[in-house]
Amino acid sequence: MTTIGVLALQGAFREHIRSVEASGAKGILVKRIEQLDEIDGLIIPGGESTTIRRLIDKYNFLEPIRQFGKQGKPIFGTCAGLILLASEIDGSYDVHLGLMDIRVRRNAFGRQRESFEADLDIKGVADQYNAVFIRAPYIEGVGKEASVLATYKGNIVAAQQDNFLACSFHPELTDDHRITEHFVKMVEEAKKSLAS
Ligand SMILES: NC(=O)CC[C@H](N)C(=O)O
Repeated sequence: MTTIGVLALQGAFREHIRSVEASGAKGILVKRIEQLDEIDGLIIPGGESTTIRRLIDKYNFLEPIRQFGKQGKPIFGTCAGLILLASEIDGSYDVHLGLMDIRVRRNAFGRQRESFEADLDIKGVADQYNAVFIRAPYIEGVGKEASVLATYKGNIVAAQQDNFLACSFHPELTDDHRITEHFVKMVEEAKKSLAS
């Protein structure tokens, strides 16, 4: 069975397990680097990116997660997780994992719009997808290897680059599991091609 780990250092990790299991894969909470060997794909959840980074350093996750991604194993970053994957944050190259060629703006929707919901069309994934945004970042631009999957009012809110998927919103907070299902498919395909 395909096993997907959810990085469980801080943030909305438990809800992702529910979404992974509703999407037909096994979900496990990842708290130690050894567990990366037991999983086929990794979700980095929403929360507070600076706090998650602090804990990533405390538990020595930075290089092991980079290697996991560089081997071709899929990683899905949601909200703070998207920030952790980015190659540029708020105009700075002082980044976290830097695995995905995306330029990110934190808390990009401003104070008036701390949290909101919007219907999105996510290219090749879902139409009329009800997305929940909480102090969300958006993607100002993507490199040529990455493709834009969804925009909201002209701002990029979901993107994919090879084995990396990222979105600004919280897919684990609704019962619409279509983007998690898309990630599960990415993981199943990567698992097959890495085994052959
Ligand atoms: N819901 C979220 O994950 C918010 C992200 C948060 N604003 C950050 O910068 O990390």
